[in-house]
Amino acid sequence: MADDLEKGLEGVLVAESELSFIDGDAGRLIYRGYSIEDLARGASYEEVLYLLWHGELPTEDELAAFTDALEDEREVSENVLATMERLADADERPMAALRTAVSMFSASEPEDDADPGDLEATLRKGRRITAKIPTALAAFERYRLGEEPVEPHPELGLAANFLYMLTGEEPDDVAAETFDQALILHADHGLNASTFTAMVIGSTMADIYSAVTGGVSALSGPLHGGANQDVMEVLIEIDESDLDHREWIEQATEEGRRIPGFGHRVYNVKDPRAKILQERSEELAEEGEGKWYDYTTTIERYLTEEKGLVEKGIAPNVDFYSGSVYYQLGIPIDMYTPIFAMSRAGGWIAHVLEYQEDNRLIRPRARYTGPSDQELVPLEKR
Ligand SMILES: CC(=O)SCCNC(=O)CCNC(=O)[C@H](O)C(C)(C)COP(=O)(O)OP(=O)(O)OC[C@H]1O[C@@H](n2cnc3c(N)ncnc32)[C@H](O)[C@@H]1OP(=O)(O)O
Ligand SMILES: O=C([O-])CC(=O)C(=O)O
Repeated sequence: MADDLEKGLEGVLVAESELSFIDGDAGRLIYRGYSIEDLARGASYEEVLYLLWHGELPTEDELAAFTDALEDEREVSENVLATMERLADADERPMAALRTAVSMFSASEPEDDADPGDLEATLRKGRRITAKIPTALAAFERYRLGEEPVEPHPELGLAANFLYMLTGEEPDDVAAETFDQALILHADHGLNASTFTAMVIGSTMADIYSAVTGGVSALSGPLHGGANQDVMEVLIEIDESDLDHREWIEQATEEGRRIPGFGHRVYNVKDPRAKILQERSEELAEEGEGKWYDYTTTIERYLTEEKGLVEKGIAPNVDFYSGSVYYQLGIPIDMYTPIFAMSRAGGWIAHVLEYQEDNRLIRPRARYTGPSDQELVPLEKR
């Protein structure tokens, strides 16, 4: 048994997967062989979900049936709505509300009795979770605003329907397409921390609700999905600062601040998803406020070209440009990480299913560094 310690499991191979591949030196990402650029420009989030879950892109008929099945599962129970309302009243964070909602969805699961090894049933459960997440999240936001939830729109796809349920207004084409693209870009990414969390839970043959709840929990941290919210908070800090954005980043670097949205365990160059989101951010800036795009590009240029971070393998990751895209779409800042989860649920479910097809309990070990041969002193004598 090898005794090498790989802190953070860096580079440790633990599974085989056909789902996504990352070339961290070339800045390339594929889902089942399709480049992320082609998928973002030529497919919808529903097509990508189908690809991840069923192994190939759907035909028109398959997509229509799949979309209908997702639409049929959008409603959430009265209990979930009541809980969203109570959590909104209690000023809970949306990511925590989502964690609670996913866990609660199982209470109305019609196939609750299915055998854990029945992967077809797991896939249907996963579809229900994916369809319901936007509804629960949007309801939470409506309650926070003191408004009633908006019923799902039967004519709109998952991305546009989420924006509709959030605001009560049908999004324009630019907003709907940009948001759909953002969902595609976030759907899967190898064995990132939240996917691995979901897989570990799935490897015990626990149900998919538990696995997705665990995925949401792992994604929430600032080293992972939580960074997209942190990036926008940094941009707002710059905006409110007396310094101009160039001076701000110089000072932040001198103070040794770690800038969110930079650095990645796998990429040594700019994340290909960040490039696509940067393009979207630039387009939105041309129509609206240009300053957010200016701030991000100034930070990127300063850190990469002047501070040479790229030479150290530290470049913008997916979270660096998503924040300013969502901000320009009018989405509340603390919804950014839940939106990431809304998309990544598709990847978590795909990985759990793939792993369970040839399941083996995930159980690594730690090198014990504690004392040995301790003598137990009775409580009253300690
Ligand atoms: C969707 C996602 O999860 S993408 C990642 C989202 N998270 C962020 O953007 C948060 C900011 N980034 C980070 O904290 C890290 O880059 C992580 C957590 C993403 C990757 O972490 P790891 O692979 O463990 O790298 P680690 O934290 O050990 O950093 C390696 C080196 O890069 C430096 N580094 C990493 N990220 C940054 C950053 N954002 N700014 C400045 N320096 C950085 C570290 O200081 C360290 O330098 P050193 O070797 O001189 O000490
Ligand atoms: O792959 C990772 O470690 C983090 C990431 O970019 C993602 O999950 O999308």
